[in-house]
Amino acid sequence: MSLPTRDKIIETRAVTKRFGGRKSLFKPATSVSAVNGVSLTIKRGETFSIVGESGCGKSTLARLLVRLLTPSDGAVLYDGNDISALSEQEMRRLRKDLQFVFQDPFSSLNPRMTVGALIEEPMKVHTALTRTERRQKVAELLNKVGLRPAFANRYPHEFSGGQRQRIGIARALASGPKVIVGDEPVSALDVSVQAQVINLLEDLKSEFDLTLILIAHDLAVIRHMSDRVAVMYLGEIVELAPNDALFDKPLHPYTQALMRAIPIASPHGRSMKAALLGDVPSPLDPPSGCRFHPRCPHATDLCSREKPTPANVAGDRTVACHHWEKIADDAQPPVQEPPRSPNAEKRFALFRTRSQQKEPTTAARP
Ligand SMILES: Nc1ncnc2c1ncn2[C@@H]1O[C@H](COP(=O)(O)OP(=O)(O)OP(=O)(O)O)[C@@H](O)[C@H]1O
Repeated sequence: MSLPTRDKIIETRAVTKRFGGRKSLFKPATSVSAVNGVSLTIKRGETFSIVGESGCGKSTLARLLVRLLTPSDGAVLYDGNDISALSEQEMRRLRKDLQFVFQDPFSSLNPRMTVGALIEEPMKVHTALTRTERRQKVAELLNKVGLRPAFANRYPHEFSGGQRQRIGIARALASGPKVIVGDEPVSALDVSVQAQVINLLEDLKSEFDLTLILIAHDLAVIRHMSDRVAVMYLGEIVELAPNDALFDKPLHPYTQALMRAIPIASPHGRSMKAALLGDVPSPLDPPSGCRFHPRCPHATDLCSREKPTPANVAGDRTVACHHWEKIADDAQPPVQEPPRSPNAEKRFALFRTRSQQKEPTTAARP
């Protein structure tokens, strides 16, 4: 996709991240390509989501996009400048623009710091605000995320999960970012609280002109929030499309299977398994050709031999499959709606209709 530079906020060029690789006396050198040659563009002001089964590289890609990880190969451009090779010191200037909201609001906040100090910290690093101005801003931000300014004097353990996630969001906003990455920002929260945090993120996105990069395993959340969606499989993007197009007519066989995905309960409350035989192969030894071919119902010899190059389907849509045209024309009914668990149904009904409601401010204490 060729966009004027001003419309692109982040761009990756064949970005790859390998982990491991150290040889020891007892084992040969092994390395995992968690992200393998991904090229994409994120548009200023959009909500860009990344989906895929556990271990497919979503978090690694998201971390590469905001330079929490350094690529092994390829480049990441922010505002047209290559940030992949910048030193930590050079990155410090840009860090205020690129913020991250973590999945687990219970472990991502330092329990020894007050909420006020937690939110003030990025301002100390990234702004020239005076102490009084910083305190004032903390109060404003708490207000923006639906918490009482008086909470600044309390500690994280005094708050519920949803409230802690609001504190994490206020902290991410404190440096005045342009991009916020939410890595499963609601999956550790109670179902009844998820919609409130999602609606909050959406409201803040438009108020602060943010670009949002979202990782979520819940397709209902993805469908509700995203402008465009990238579908990942074993470190590669197999389909990238505008939200409606993807959900109305998934073209890649993996996307189709994902739409029939089964949510899996895990200690982290996140995960899903595509409606396919077998598990995702080990990234230590990925299949030849198309990485999806061993699980693909449409695979041919060609698929095991040759890696498909992403084809530009229509406008803003790419799909990396040798047979996508045939598959698209197949008589199979398109998957119109992602299946939703009863909980997801309940939560979906809460989106927007409750956006003005705030979580009870009673924290964890009576
Ligand atoms: N620091 C690391 N060291 C070694 N391997 C890693 C590291 N981080 C990720 N990996 C491996 O890279 C692959 C992709 O991991 P990643 O966490 O990006 O996937 P994911 O799609 O976000 O998974 P999940 O949804 O379970 O979080 C996995 O095989 C994982 O084991």
